[in-house]
Amino acid sequence: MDSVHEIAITGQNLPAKYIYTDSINPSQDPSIPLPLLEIPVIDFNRLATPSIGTGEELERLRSALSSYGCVMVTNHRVMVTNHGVESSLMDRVRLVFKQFLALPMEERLKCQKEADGFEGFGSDMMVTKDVPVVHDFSARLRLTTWPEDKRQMKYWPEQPHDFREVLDEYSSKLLVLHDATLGAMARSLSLDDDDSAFLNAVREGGSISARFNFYPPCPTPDRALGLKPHSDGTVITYLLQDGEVEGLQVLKDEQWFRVPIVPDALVLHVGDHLEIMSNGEFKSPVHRVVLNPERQRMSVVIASFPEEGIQIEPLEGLVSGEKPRLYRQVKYSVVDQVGYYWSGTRVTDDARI
Ligand SMILES: O=C(O)CCC(=O)C(=O)O
Ligand SMILES: [Fe+2]
Repeated sequence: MDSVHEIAITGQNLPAKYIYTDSINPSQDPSIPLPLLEIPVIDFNRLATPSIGTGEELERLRSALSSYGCVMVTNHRVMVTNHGVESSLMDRVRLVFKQFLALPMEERLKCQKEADGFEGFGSDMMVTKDVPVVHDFSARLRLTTWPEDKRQMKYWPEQPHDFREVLDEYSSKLLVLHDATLGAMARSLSLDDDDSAFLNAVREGGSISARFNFYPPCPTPDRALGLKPHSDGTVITYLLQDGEVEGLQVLKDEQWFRVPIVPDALVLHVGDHLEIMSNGEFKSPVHRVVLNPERQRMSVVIASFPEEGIQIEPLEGLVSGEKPRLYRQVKYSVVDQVGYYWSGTRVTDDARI
């Protein structure tokens, strides 16, 4: 049984496990809305087409990822380079998830996650069962999309009838964009001779998965969170936001900022493992999701992960006399990542020299 969804449907009071005893914005006046983040926009066409000023756009990318850790990739620019993720496809992705959420409980339960598993629909696995932590008021449908032979089709919804087809199309478009982005990121750090420096970490034994996040309306939004503050334990994360309901916030210079809704843009986050591989040149942003008292919200994430058990460390080309190595080698492990999340810590802190 998915308890978050049940609570939302029956409208019962929020159980104590979701409630923060202090307001989630203790140092801020809740009547004053947080400022909007002026998130840098990257022209993907320029990044991918050397003849039209790649250098300048690469520098914009580098500088945005080192100060913000996130950028927006706008749709129409992406389309020009045939990495096309059309707005109509983004709308279909949002729609099939909304339709999935509206299905009768028995139908949704067909994709239910097992208690100690990763894939499927439900609340995330907890590793530290004995430690009292506040739970997230959200549920997720998590599905591996790449490599295709790792897909666990039993968790892929059969309803709505086009769910699988839409996710297949969206994830293959995002795979192209993902690879192109990692190549551009390597070039922006002058790793010219090896465009695939970052990509290798994912392509050799790594994986890509989709997370469909669902946040029900919450009667006490100042006492609960959709997702607690975290940085992503990924290589990179692409986020398709709800087209109407805001909720994502990013921490910058110790202040929370709201991420604006730009319906046809994707938000790209640097993941912790990319921060380590880039020797801290790119920063993995801390973010959280706040809830809305009246409206539900959803988001769809496509994220890439290193191979289980692989050692992650700064790329050789990024360590020098002027730029000493900032992180030791760390072994990538899914279970460790879940542990970091629940304990509110980060692999980057553990790895820091
Ligand atoms: O829902 C969102 O906007 C953010 C989701 C997120 O941070 C995540 O899935 O890691
Ligand atoms: Fe995240």
